[in-house]
Amino acid sequence: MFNQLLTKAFLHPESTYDQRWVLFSILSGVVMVAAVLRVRSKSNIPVINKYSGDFFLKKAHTEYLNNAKALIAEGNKKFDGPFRVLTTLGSRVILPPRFTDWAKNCKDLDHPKLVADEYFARYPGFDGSGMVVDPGRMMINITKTKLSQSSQCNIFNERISGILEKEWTNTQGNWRTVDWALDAQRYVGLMSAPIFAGPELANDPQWHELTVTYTINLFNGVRALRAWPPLLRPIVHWILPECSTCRAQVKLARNKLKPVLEKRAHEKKEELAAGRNPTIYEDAITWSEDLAAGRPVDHAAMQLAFAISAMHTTTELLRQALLDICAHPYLIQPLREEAEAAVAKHGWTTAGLSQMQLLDSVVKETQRLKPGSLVNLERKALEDIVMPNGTILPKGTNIAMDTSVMWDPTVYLDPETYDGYRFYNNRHGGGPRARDAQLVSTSSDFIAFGLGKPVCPGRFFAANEIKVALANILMRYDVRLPDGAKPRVLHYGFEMLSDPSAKVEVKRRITVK
Ligand code: HEM
Repeated sequence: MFNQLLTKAFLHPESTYDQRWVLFSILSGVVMVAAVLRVRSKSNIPVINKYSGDFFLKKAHTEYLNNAKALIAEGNKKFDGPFRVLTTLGSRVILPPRFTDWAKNCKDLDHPKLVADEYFARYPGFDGSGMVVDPGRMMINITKTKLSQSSQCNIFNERISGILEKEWTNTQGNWRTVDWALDAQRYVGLMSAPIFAGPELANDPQWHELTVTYTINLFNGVRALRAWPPLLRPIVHWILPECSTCRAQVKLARNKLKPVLEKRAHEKKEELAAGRNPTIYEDAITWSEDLAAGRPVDHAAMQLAFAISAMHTTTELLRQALLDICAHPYLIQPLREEAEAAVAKHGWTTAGLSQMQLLDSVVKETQRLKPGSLVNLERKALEDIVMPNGTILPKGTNIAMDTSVMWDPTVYLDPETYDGYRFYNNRHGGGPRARDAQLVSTSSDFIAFGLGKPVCPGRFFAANEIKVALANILMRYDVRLPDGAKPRVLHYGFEMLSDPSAKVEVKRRITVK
């Protein structure tokens, strides 16, 4: 009967939008209660934010959004094992850090399956996520094999130096305030654009806007869709404005890419006809075509996959790293000298960047204290799994690892204190910590880039991009925080966000090499 009502409401031409919403609300209420009851009876893993009378999880969600860090700490203290947090993106079983190595090696815990299911990778508009988890792994393969080339460091340098000269000033003068939170986001987009989308779109403002806003829109879409019971999602996504925005962005991506693909195909035909070698483009469009070897490629989904993987994550780390440097000004001169020496010897290459070891340490220390999320290694149980302590993770359970190991005093000395030299000293200390002291190193004590099979393949690219941007800034400008400014890290659920209103003051240096 519900089905009939639903179909009628949608297909009847006289049904108004409001009527449909009323019907949906009633139906969803019923299904939501059923879903809540199901979650509660599904397993015996204790829930940390369960409150009596909180039938619609309002308090649970408020606590999650405002106090996730405290909830995790409480869960670790209260239960000697996994516990469940009810989040606005569904329920997550949080595993304490001592299970990290076990989770890394457990074959029945799967990352792509979680992304596909929980982030709606199969829905139209969410095509970017769909491409990341595509079993063909084309996007992952391109990231692994084509990104992080030495020549790309030079592209980063040309882009960022040009932008800074134009936007932050190329002449000496007084200190000026720049909107760093906004600039960092734009600069990451502009630095990556030639490598992902090629020269035709690299300076297109609409393309740029699309790639930097798609991730946020996608998450808004996920959040909006999550608020609806699973049974209704395949229908309701067509009318949710947040999902419509994602579909519109995918359409825009297709429209923007179409003339580029046509132009390149035409160009190639003409060059071959004239007996010349076709122009070789070094970007993700070409690499996708090469890898596909004649099979069709969804270029829009591919570009949006890069956007969701690379933009927000890299921006967040770059943003916070400069704020941390400004908050610890004693680092500026040694960082500058290190960068100048490395560039003088090796130019803007991977060899040059590998010489910037203090910078590497500084960025890693930022990431230790502010990883993107309080939890990581998100996985779905493909089967019923028995954990080493005997806890059963029923098939379909979504788990994530608590990242608090990164500020555990038994692992990191004086863990709450920012120490820009921490990983530099580890690297040169010769002890067991030297092995995982680099920004791109991962271990069970440092899981900001994940761990195991789905460990982030883009971390080398991100590290290069961030180091080129910071080295350029420090070589060209004096930087400081505005008087009295203390940018805060914002917590929103599991997310840890760099202060979105942060400003920095910059002044052009006398000597720029
Ligand atoms: C500071 C920047 C970045 C951070 C913090 C970051 C973080 C992560 C994390 C935590 C994961 C999940 C790993 C796991 O669950 O074990 C991941 C996966 C992934 N990242 Fe990154 N990432 C960053 C930049 C990038 C960039 C620039 C790219 C591509 C250009 C990229 C591409 C990917 C891909 C394709 C995956 C999925 C891998 C798979 O499923 O096998 N990431 N990243």
